Amino acid sequence: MVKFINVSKRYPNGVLALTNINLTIEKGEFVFLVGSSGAGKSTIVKLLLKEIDPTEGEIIVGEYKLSELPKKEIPYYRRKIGIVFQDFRLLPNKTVYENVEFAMQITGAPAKIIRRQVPYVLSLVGLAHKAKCYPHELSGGEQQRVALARAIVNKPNLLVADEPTGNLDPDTSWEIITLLEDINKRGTTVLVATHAKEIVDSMRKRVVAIDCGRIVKDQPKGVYSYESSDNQVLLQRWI
Ligand SMILES: Nc1ncnc2c1ncn2[C@@H]1O[C@H](COP(=O)(O)OP(=O)(O)OP(=O)(O)O)[C@@H](O)[C@H]1O
Repeated sequence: MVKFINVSKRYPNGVLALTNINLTIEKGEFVFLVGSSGAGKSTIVKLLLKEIDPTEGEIIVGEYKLSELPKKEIPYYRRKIGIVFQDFRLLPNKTVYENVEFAMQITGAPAKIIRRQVPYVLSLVGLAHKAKCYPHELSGGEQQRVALARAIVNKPNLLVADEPTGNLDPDTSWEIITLLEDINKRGTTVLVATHAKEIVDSMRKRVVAIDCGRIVKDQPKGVYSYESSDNQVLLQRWI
């Protein structure tokens, strides 16, 4: 589904954000991308969306080899990826329904399909009753659920979430992560860049850790950091 092959990224100001990243994410996987601030997580997300290009290496997403993707096809490519950000990025002058509807309209979906699909995804995220509200009338968690509905309405094969719980309290964060897990169980590949240590540690999904632009850990049922797994071992010995 996603392949980074020997990918390095140096920004124009000389900062080397990623060094020789090799990463394969199979169809249907749920992957946490963790690392401290400045480690390179957002750079990976931007590369995936082809907002920026690697300095070296190749990125393959589904049938797309990103280095060979013509500029005019980039918007079509991006529409095939669901994306969720920390700050929700909803259109403030459109209702919940219209925000999700708009994401379908720009793909040219027929009105009949839109009328069926928008209520369906709003019910999946538990927001059917808020369809007529505007973003400012919603809580942060509700806004993020609208963003999730919008991200999945076009049935993407890949959903990328960059710090999706960064602006949310712990309970609401859990609601969003549980929804991401549900979406994954329905077949969508999910990549979540996050600092949310407690969530990562209890989900026991694949964890790819990045530090100073390099992959330093890739565990199938991982935890946020080496320290916490060491601590768990120590704790078990202690008990
Ligand atoms: N547009 C840019 N120009 C120059 N340097 C950049 C740019 N964007 C990011 N960087 C640098 O690249 C490195 C990786 O940044 P990145 O945003 O990918 O980190 P991150 O892991 O997403 O951090 P955070 O968790 O704080 O969002 C950092 O050293 C950062 O300062």
